[in-house]
Amino acid sequence: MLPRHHDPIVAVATAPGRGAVGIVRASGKDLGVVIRALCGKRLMPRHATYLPFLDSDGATSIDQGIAIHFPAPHSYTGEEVLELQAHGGPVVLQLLLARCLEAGRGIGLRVAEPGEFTERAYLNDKLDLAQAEAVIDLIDASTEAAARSATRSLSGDFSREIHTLRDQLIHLRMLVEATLDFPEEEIDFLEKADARGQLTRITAQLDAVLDRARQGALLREGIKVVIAGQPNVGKSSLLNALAGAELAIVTPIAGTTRDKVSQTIQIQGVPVHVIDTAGIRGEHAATDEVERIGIARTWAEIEGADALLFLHDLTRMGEADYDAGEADIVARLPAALSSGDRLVHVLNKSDAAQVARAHGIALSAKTGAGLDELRRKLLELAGWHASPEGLFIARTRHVDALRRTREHLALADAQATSPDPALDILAEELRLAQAALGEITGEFSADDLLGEIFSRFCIGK
Ligand SMILES: Nc1nc2c(c(=O)[nH]1)N(C=O)[C@@H](CNc1ccc(C(=O)N[C@@H](CCC(=O)O)C(=O)O)cc1)CN2
Ligand SMILES: Nc1nc2c(ncn2[C@@H]2O[C@H](COP(=O)(O)OP(=O)(O)OP(=O)(O)O)[C@@H](O)[C@H]2O)c(=O)[nH]1
Ligand SMILES: [Mg+2]
Repeated sequence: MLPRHHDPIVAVATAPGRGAVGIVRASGKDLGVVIRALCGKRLMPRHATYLPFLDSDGATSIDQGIAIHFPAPHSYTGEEVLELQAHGGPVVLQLLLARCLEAGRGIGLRVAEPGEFTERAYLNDKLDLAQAEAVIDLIDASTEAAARSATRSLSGDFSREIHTLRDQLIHLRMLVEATLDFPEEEIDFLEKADARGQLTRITAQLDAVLDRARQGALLREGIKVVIAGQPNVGKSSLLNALAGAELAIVTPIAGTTRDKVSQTIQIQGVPVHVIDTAGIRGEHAATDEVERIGIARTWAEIEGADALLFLHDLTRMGEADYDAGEADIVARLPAALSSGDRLVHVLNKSDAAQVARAHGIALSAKTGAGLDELRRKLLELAGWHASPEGLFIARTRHVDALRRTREHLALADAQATSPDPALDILAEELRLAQAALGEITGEFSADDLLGEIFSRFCIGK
């Protein structure tokens, strides 16, 4: 452990601002001095005691509240923990925090960094890395489905699946390593133990976990969808229709939207970050400076989109000007978009025109007709095929680790199925597969990764 992991720490654990109740929480060794100073007496372990929180003079109280002492190791962090549950005013909480720091000067008490309580829980084996990540994912969850799957990951569902895979891998590795030690029997031994069968079963299970992790990562991260097209085709109207609120200004004037307007909506619990952009028209047509900058931003948004909704106006198709404008946009679309399946043609204003063109989704931002089909299309494009029940939250980091595990298993399988298998390579690939898997729960993790993960937490968590 790094030296800083030995300092006792303290922070306000509740959200900034005013609230009914606010908590100051300390964790570390030798909190007795802080308890005596603020509570004036010893506290019964893990019992809520109502008492005055004492100021430096030992007589006046800062507040009256509930104190709880969790002796190590039975606490959130696994260290000794003191909780002061006070009235939830920012000033009273700052006074309590300052008083704790003063009383704890002798033991080196300092203010906690973001995520440091949870980092300690991880370092003291109260949570593994995937569970610690689920803590912040639960706090950050923006949809019910995301919150429920974060709770599932926090309670260890995801980690258990990873451990099951790991245990099977270890079993297989032992078999292969043992065979390496008795080269004369090698092929025979592997065959008897059905090493290949084991490898196939592990791979199939890994694929299932990988699929669920991808869905979980989608629930956490969502997708970025950009609405773009010529001016006046109804982009802002579509954003408003999807969001169910008048977010962006809609007028019959071409060039109404100057800057992007973003809103996160949810479709079946999947967060969808929708971005409405300034209408694109050719260099010659965009006369003013503001509009030109707006259009440049539109193109920048298109570059980073998971999906592009290219919006067309059914009432204007066939007009020479309009068709020329469409051709301009098509010519400038990034190749990756126009060739892939991330581009969706949306034909708007179906309420006011005949729908002639077949390819694309016809809808009316005005009446809402066709919106459900668009929502379905977006989920399909995102790769969403699960129902949120039974999912666990996951991150890109987890999906990457599972993918690398998968690659090593494939390389191991290539040896296992070869007529002349190189057992040392087989053994090495299995070792690498286990190491990649171990990154998820933090069995094999570098310090900089931990710093990166915990620094994203809020203070006091
Ligand atoms: N007041 C308060 N509420 C809170 C927290 C907290 O720290 N304080 N939590 C913080 O995020 C969450 C709860 N997490 C906790 C996790 C473990 C333990 C704990 O005491 N664990 C002991 C005993 C377990 C047991 O009795 O089964 C242990 O692990 O040994 C407490 C809270 C949510 N609510
Ligand atoms: N009939 C009909 N009119 C629509 C529909 N959607 C939008 N409109 C109208 O089309 C006009 C332009 O709508 P906006 O949503 O502002 O279009 P935009 O693409 O955001 O325009 P810019 O921001 O200028 O690029 C408005 O008068 C809308 O009322 C639709 O589905 N049907
Ligand atoms: Mg607009």
